[in-house]
Amino acid sequence: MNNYFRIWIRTFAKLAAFRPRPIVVSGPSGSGKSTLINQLFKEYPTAFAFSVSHTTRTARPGEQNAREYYFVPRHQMEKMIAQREFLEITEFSSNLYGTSKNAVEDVAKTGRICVLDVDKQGVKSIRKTDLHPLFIYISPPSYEILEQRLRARKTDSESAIQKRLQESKESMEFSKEPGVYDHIVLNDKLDVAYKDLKEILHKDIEVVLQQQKLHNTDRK
Ligand SMILES: Nc1ncnc2c1ncn2[C@@H]1O[C@H](COP(=O)(O)OP(=O)(O)OP(=O)(O)O)[C@@H](O)[C@H]1O
Repeated sequence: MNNYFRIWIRTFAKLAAFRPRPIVVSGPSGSGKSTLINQLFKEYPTAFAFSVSHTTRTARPGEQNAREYYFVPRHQMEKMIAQREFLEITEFSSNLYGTSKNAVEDVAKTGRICVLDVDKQGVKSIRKTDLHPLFIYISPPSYEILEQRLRARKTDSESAIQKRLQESKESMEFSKEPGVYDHIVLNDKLDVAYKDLKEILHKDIEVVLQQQKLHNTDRK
């Protein structure tokens, strides 16, 4: 084997083994998680990706298996749960939803940072796994402003807003527990919050973009 070929194999092996650290973004409903994540995706279209979750609910028109979700029957999902294949699971409207370890690994294999948008229970579950992501909490400036934002969003019924507000209190209390989150981003002014979030992820983004550049150069 000549030297050039050996170096090429070593570089390829390094790139193939590169797995960016996933990030968990959590916070009360209406705190601005989607808004901030969407900005990240827009500014760095190749750096981030969502994993595809599993669900027992039936696909809606236009939804495709393995794109929006892996649509699986309940008995299959229960078997996967028993085999500890999920990082976190949740039940909503009598349907199970879960993030599988494989789905997150699939994103990491592509060299992108997997973004997990989960609630307090999800954070608790993921903390018990060996995933070791970066845990980021998006905090609203106050309960009152959170309520205003939820109302202004006009996506929820009054009862849904009340439920979200109730859960937000628990979420905010939980965020104060030591060692739960690595970073707390205060989402008061959106541009400031986004700058803070980017600062936290700066090194991770840089490494991912650098690896992608290397990979692309390597393929040329
Ligand atoms: N800094 C901000 N200032 C004013 N409005 C904001 C700010 N951040 C987000 N919003 C608005 O607040 C509303 C809630 O934000 P968003 O939908 O991103 O929250 P979320 O945390 O993703 O909620 P959910 O968990 O319910 O999906 C949206 O209408 C959004 O445009």
